[in-house]
Amino acid sequence: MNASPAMPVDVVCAVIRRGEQILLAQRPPGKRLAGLWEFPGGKVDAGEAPEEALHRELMEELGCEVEVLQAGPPVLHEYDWGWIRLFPFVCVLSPGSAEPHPHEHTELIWVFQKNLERPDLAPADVPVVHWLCNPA
Ligand SMILES: Nc1nc2c([nH]c(=O)n2[C@@H]2O[C@H](COP(=O)(O)OP(=O)(O)OP(=O)(O)O)[C@@H](O)[C@H]2O)c(=O)[nH]1
Repeated sequence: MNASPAMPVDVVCAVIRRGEQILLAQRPPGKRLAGLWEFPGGKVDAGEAPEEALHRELMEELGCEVEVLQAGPPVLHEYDWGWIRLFPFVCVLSPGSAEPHPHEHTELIWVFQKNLERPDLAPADVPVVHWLCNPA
């Protein structure tokens, strides 16, 4: 990964809402941030628009389709391996979409928004949760 804040790795993530709950996914063993919880998503490929990456990643990781309701403010975060720029999108499952299944994660859970502030969240997701809980 790139180490510069001017050249971060772009990552998209989906805040998938279902009623009052939001989907969290647990990162699998052997990966960076293993065991921590994140919003599903992944890296944006070269030449890909963030929303395109979001739909591709969600199909790969969860086998589901979403409708994007809102794009949140990007988060620039430094990990010890480099900088990422995380683009959050608030979504709902598309009508007729398959249920999300964890193809790449250890586990999926639906949590109430007030319970998103947890110590085992991926650090770059903390400002996303803050934005969700404190809309401007
Ligand atoms: N998908 C996703 N990634 C996140 C979130 N928050 C966060 O810090 N990341 C970080 O963004 C990076 C890119 O996500 P990824 O899911 O494509 O990464 P990966 O570990 O599968 O691929 P890699 O092993 O090649 O780095 C990871 O290092 C991941 O830890 C999040 O909410 N969703």
